[in-house]
Amino acid sequence: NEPPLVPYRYPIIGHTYEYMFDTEDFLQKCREQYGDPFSLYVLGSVKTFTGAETSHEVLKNSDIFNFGEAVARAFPFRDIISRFKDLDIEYTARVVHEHVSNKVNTYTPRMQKELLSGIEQYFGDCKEPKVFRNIQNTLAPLIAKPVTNVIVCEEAAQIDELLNSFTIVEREFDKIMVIPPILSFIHYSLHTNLIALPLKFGWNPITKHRDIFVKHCKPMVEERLRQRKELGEKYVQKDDLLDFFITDQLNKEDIVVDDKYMDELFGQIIAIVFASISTTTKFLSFALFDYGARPELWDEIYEEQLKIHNETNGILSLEDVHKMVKLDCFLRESFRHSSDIDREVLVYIKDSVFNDKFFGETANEFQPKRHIILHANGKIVHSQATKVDRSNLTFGGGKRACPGRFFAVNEIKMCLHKLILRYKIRTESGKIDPLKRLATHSFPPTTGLILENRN
Ligand code: HEM
Repeated sequence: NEPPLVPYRYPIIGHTYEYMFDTEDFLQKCREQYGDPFSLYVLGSVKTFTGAETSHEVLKNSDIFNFGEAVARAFPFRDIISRFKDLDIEYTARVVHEHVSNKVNTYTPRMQKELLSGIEQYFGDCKEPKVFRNIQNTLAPLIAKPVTNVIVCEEAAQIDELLNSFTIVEREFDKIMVIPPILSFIHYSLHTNLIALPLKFGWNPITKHRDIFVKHCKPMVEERLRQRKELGEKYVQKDDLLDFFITDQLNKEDIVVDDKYMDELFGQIIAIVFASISTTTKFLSFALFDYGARPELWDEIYEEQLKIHNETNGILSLEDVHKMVKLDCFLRESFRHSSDIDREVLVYIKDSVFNDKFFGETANEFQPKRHIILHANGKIVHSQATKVDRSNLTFGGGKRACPGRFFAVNEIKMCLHKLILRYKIRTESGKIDPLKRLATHSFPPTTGLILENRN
């Protein structure tokens, strides 16, 4: 019952070359000739690719096809974090689901305040058209502000050194990833063990970020514990993850704010930083490029934002964000167009999100309106950007689907809303700039994006 293995010419190398350097066309050809699923021999092992027909089976059975395990096979993520805390991803997912995404309503005013101050700080007035050549770098600290406000606390989001640390910490991984995966031709674990070797000797690429975290957050933890002691029963738990983690720990045992405790707190919070900041930044960058290159969408989307802005006097609630239906459809379409080609397990994502079966003949076009559905009884509904289904794999699927997606989409929409209201946004080239591909992964273009004040 094995899926067909696409024939290859050179032993050991197998399909590695075509897969790495001609990914998109090569996978499409294999899919057309060998159906769904098919297998390739890449970097020394047979990898199966599931398409539109079979991917949901993989996502549904997340116990067998575990995303975390797949990441761990390619990258010593757990070794890096476990120096501080043994990561329990199911616990982290539950915390994000219950104490971040489920409380977006409470967080929305704070997130909005942070976004507005970030837009002022990182984009400024733009009275004259201003070109941003690496939009991802500009957006990363802007996105980090509301995230830090929620996953640490409001005070932490005002500290530039901490924000900067959360913004760049993931880049430390580049130091490990420079080693080419040659040993994987023998066995994947040889490569993973090689790149994890320095960690075994005590080196850790994120130690200096732990020191920054402790420097700023230790006094905050101590102050919160002091307030609890002083107020006793009258202490009202604050709405942020710092207070949640403190309460959770106090329910088990007393807290001594020593190195061990601060290490554990850092490990817990940095895991959420890794899951949240670069992902959200990347997809907001894609959305801005998608918007800036399509003048035919500008008026409709701007008018929706202006109407909501006028109705709310500029102070958004979660309900107002839900009213941004055109923006939401635009975002869902942007997610579709910016999706990776596959991901380790290996779901051939593009086969699903561009499939005629779901999107008809216009599958390759950028059409936000496709997500608005008119039912026979006249009712109009729209497929939300947060909805995971067979045609939207941006947030994975099944019971391990991204628990932070409600928070992320809320943040992206509010940010787009504020940016579109304040600036005219267009690509410098005046065209649709192709997104960058590195093997099967997609990244926003690094070409220019022009912002110009509307007044
Ligand atoms: C646009 C932004 C984001 C994207 C595209 C994204 C995407 C993903 C994907 C593809 C997965 C794997 C799902 C699966 O296995 O099927 C995932 C897991 C996860 N994400 Fe997100 N994510 C985003 C934002 C966030 C944010 C803001 C948070 C936290 C505040 C977060 C927290 C997590 C956690 C904790 C997991 C692990 C879930 C588990 O293994 O059960 N993500 N995310």
